[in-house]
Amino acid sequence: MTKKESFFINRIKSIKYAFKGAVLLISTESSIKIQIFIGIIMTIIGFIVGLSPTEWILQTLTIGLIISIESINTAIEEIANFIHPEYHPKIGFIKDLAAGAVFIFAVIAIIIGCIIYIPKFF
Ligand SMILES: Nc1ncnc2c1ncn2[C@@H]1O[C@H](COP(=O)(O)OP(=O)(O)OP(=O)(O)O)[C@@H](O)[C@H]1O
Repeated sequence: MTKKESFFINRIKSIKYAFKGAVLLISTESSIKIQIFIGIIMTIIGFIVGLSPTEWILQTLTIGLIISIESINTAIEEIANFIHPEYHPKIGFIKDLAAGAVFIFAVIAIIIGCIIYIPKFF
């Protein structure tokens, strides 16, 4: 196999593993299921109120980022549980930091939602 061929095969394998990860997240993680459900509801509301292209971009980006950050948080929790299943203040600190990252973007998402939707309803 040439170097170029193995590069492409490795890239295809990476996409396959990433897809498997996305399926695992959606099928096993309740927090991800909730985020996806909220994303679908917001998309339906977006069609009802008639978002502009810019508003669609912002909303889609926000939904995607929330799900991605939540997924990374889940991965960090899994690593923490694997390397130290017992109680440890440092593990608690690491998990709190990861949860904090989700919280920060959740607040931003609510602000973006208010900026988009408040003028449409009031
Ligand atoms: N092994 C541990 N040692 C110390 N504190 C922990 C430990 N596991 C969890 N905690 C504390 O409990 C909090 C919740 O942890 P947990 O792993 O249950 O996350 P969660 O947000 O409930 O998970 P999920 O996203 O799956 O609902 C952590 O943020 C941390 O403060």
